[in-house]
Amino acid sequence: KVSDEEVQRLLSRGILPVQEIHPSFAQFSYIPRSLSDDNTATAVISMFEDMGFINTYKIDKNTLARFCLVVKRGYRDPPYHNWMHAFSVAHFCYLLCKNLDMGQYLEDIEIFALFVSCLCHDLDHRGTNNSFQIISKSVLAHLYSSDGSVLERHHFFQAISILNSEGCNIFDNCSRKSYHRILDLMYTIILATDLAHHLRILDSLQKMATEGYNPNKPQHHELLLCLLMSASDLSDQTKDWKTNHRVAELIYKEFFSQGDREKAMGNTPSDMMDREKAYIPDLQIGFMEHIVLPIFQLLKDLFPGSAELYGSASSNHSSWIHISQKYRAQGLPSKDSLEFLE
Ligand SMILES: Cc1nc2ccc(C(=O)NCC(C)C)cc2n2c(-c3cc(OC(C)(C)C)ccc3Cl)nnc12
Ligand SMILES: [Mg+2]
Ligand SMILES: [Zn+2]
Repeated sequence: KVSDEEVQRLLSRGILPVQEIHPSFAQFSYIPRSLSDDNTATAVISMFEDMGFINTYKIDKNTLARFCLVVKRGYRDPPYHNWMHAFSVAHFCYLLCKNLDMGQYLEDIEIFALFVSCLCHDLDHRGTNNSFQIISKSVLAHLYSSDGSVLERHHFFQAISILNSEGCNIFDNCSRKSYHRILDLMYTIILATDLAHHLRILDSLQKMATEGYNPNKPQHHELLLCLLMSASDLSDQTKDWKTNHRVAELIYKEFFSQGDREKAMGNTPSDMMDREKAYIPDLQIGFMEHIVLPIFQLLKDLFPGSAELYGSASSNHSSWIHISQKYRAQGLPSKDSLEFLE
């Protein structure tokens, strides 16, 4: 899949300091999606180096380069759930580690597992969600539907199969104990990217934020890792309006394609997946109010230094409200205005 030449080419320039990738690469305002695709593998290696993981876990450079290229190739090319999404999620995890004193909350091995999980968390995504796997009776549903979180289980097992392939196991020089700890953490973290899981732990997250984080509680470590993973998965929401708006277009392009396929199968898609029924501004307002803002509020409660992230998400929320009103004021086609009366 990935040739030795590609691996050598990736390593030929040596490991670039992050500032050479972009002067503000380590700032929350930096947009990872602005990096060109052929510089992303280099940037991943620079992040591994900058976080000290190459030294701490004795990662062989050739193995790391091959792992990064194989993971990158492990993503398909749907509008949203592609490599650029995974790269931007991993970059946000890097920002959290660089800008918030994560070491006071988590062990280094947990942060390492979180970063690797971000890179792998949507591996081989098909651009359709869990319920589509079930109704379409996909191979993945056949494999995993009895346990739920069908896609997230698949993403995890894809990561394992990459680690088990020739010259890709970046954990090769870890002790057996660390190796098992990292894989357990990756399982927990990747399964946490199922929105249903996030909604199940929301009360526990609120409780932890209210009573205050206790680094002596293993449960608090696990809850925090899930929160940081979800926040990273939603990091586009904390960037500038242009990014936020463009990402919404990508997500709904993916959702509407699924809706089209559901209609073709004789099923009725949810409104959010139905290009005839969806009113994107209101869907985004609802998603931000119910999912995004609470997550970045929790992050702000636990890490006061992350307040600007809530601020950005909140201003994007306001922009969607402004857009929604503007379109309404211009008079929507009849069906939407009826919706307006609801
Ligand atoms: C811009 C944006 N709009 C979205 C609109 C709707 C939904 C959706 O699934 N609604 C289903 C109903 C039942 C609530 C997700 C959206 N979404 C996500 C996302 C978040 C996820 O879950 C975590 C990461 C745990 C929060 C998991 C998967 C995805 Cl695609 N990422 N960006 C977006
Ligand atoms: Mg996912
Ligand atoms: Zn994702």
